[in-house]
Amino acid sequence: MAPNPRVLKAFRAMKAIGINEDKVKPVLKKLLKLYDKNWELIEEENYRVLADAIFDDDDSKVSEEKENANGEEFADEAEVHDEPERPLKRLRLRSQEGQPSSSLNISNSMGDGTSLRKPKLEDEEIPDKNSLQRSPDMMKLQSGPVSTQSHTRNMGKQPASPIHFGAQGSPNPSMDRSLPSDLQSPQVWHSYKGKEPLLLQVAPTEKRPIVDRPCHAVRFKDTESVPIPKQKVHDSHALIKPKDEPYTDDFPPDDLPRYEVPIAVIRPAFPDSLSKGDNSIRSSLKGKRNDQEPLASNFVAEEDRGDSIPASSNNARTNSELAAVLEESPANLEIASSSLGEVKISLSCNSMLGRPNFHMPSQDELLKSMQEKCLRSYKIIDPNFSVLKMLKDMCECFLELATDSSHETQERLMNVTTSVDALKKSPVYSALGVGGSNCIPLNISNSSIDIHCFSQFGRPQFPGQIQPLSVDAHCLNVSVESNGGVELRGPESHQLVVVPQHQLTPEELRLLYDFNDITKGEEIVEISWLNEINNECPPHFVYIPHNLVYQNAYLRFTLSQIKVEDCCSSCIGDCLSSTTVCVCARETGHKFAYTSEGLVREDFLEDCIYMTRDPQRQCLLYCKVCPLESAKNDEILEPCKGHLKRAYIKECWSKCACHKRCGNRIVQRGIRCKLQVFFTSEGKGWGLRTLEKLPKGTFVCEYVGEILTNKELHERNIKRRRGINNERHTYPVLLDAYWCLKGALKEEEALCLDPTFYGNVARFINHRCLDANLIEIPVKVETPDHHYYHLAFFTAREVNALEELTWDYGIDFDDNDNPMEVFRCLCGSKFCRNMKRPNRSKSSLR
Ligand SMILES: C[S@@+](CC[C@H](N)C(=O)[O-])C[C@H]1O[C@@H](n2cnc3c(N)ncnc32)[C@H](O)[C@@H]1O
Repeated sequence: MAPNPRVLKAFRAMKAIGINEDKVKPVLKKLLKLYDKNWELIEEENYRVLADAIFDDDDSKVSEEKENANGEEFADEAEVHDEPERPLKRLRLRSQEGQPSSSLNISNSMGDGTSLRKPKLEDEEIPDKNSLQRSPDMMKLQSGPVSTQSHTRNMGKQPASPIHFGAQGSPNPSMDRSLPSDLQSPQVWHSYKGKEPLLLQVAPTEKRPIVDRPCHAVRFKDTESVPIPKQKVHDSHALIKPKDEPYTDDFPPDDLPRYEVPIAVIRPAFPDSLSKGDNSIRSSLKGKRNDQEPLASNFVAEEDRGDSIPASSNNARTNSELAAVLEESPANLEIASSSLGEVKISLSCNSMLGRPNFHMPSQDELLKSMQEKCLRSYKIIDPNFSVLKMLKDMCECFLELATDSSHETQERLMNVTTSVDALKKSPVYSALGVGGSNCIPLNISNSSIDIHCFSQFGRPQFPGQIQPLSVDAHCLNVSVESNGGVELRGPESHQLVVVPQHQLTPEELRLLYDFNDITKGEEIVEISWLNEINNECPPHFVYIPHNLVYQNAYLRFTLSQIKVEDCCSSCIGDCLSSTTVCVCARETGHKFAYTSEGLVREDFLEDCIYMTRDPQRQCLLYCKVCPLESAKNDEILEPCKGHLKRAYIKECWSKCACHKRCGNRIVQRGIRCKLQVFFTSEGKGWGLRTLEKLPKGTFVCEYVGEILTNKELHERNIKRRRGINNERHTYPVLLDAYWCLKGALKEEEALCLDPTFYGNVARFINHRCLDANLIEIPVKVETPDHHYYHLAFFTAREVNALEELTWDYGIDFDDNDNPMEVFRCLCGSKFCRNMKRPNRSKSSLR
């Protein structure tokens, strides 16, 4: 008899995914019997049911073997394996197969001595070696569009849970389709238990990498047997513990994962079919849950409050919960907890897939490396920082959110509808930039705004009763109390920023938003700000990474002006490694000012330091008509008081033929060190510090501001004096290194820099008399013109991490005619020029 073409087709389909006929045959037979020869069910979605059943068969055999090996005590259960197993159990196991090497599973018992009780395991769910060795094709088979389909219906709504469920995808419209129509009644559901078609699709044409799926290779087990909310069956990510599988108290052998499958899964919503249309299924499923329904379900129900079954909040926290933050590839984050306080964080990262050199690092290795990374890259400055603690904090935070605040959360949620509109009308809304889809303001009344995200692993600390409510992967944690007080935490969770207890202005809010990077992305590095002293925010200014002309200043940057002898037009690559010294080093004694490590050469640096600090070696040059004096507009023109002659650096630039990364281009490449703007404790206001150790001669930053003529600055200063006098001023600098050379300067050629309104981080560098750790060196980049140059700060000595960076403003504290505001110096230096004159008139000091 000719073979049934449907059978042949089934064989072919299975062969295409690496399953041979021998395996297919018996399973197909069973299925045909079970489905009463309803081929359509078997053929649906490219024989997915068949493929699943084959996997099940494999699993059962392995379990059977194991059980047989375990002796007779499991004999009764062995019969169970004759039945095709529940697809969901398979799914769970497969998730493990695909991901063991690429997922980090960390329980709350993270070796910190305060370990939580170990969850117990189901022996029969421990993944076996065979199941971990499926063919790549089989693994791909499991990688249908599951992760992109699930549970994201609520994206348009605010999630009720503090965890962001699902970062992408759409509602699963195939949900109904994925169930045979007769399976959609609760009764039939049970008769078909184990046959619920998975949402995974056997689609050889769409072989997404297996890690597209979130990892569920986690098992939580409570001491009690906890039934699983059946509605989760419909979620492609759902991992459901079969209700009749008993727990044991056995711990897994050391070489096996401690957790295998969560006993419950929180999902943000039912699929459409369940949440809206088909309440019968939902009700019946709900009915299958016992009173110990996990809180997870409550979240679900709360979100769908309007149109579906109300949640039962009783007993809400008696069971385990799993919240999954299923982010876009490449990483999926899952967080689970049990009523016993066990919390599990699981991060699946697919970026290592396909790397031939992949190996499993040890946990110690991983934590150490991560710790170093945090300290180095994330500017975490707490020496006691530990990754374990960070993760533990995250677990605690999760528990807190999921327990204490849940009711409050729901209540707040109810207020959102009315208050969001109010917020949208407020300038604060736009100032915060929360209008985008990422940030969800959740409670706005009496100037109270909660914005929260879980992008950081720190434990957010919120003042008063404020609890974080919504999730956004990109926003900062900003929590504004109804009294206007704000606490704000970023990725460095220990970095508490205390902000004013008054109604925040849009500027302040904007600053809060930028606390992680005061440069707003203008620099290559991020520069955070931190106030651990009081409620003050940094002053408002516009961050600019390069000087900008205000109005009348005259800068000549023409290419024709740069003569051949002023640039190295015949150099190649890195001038520093060339055997001949190029013309750009001419002005520094035919030696480059920089070393190959990018530091200022020691002898050159020393010269600069001495020229600035040592009065004996200082060389003052005097103008015939001093622009500084002229700008004073006094009746009688005072003679020039002298300008310091300084050494300067000439960097290679665009007209040079060398490489952009030539070692003689340091300042023009911008800030590279890890800096932080912080509020000083000595009363100097804001200051700048380094977060890392800086060797002597390191370029820190340039003094950037508006380029003004001297006259313009003078006019500004007059206005400033008329204004509020008790505010801290920035300290404009004169670009006067070469004034002497040409005698009288034209007004537009005498330049200075004012960083008050437009500037960079250098505007926060405080003054220190004489022994400051920074030295300013004029650096010529674009122009050989002597009137304009960059004022660059280099370390005058090795500077330790967290040390404040200071420079000597060169203030003469006795000069009452000083065009700049004089302040009472609090530099603390033993050489303080202000300290030596305690009798100085108070009126001249601020
Ligand atoms: C360039 S700004 C530095 C940043 C400033 N601390 C702030 O909070 O914005 C200069 C101002 O800082 C303050 N300042 C700088 N160095 C100081 C010192 N050694 N003692 C006291 N105040 C100082 C003075 O108010 C000065 O006008």
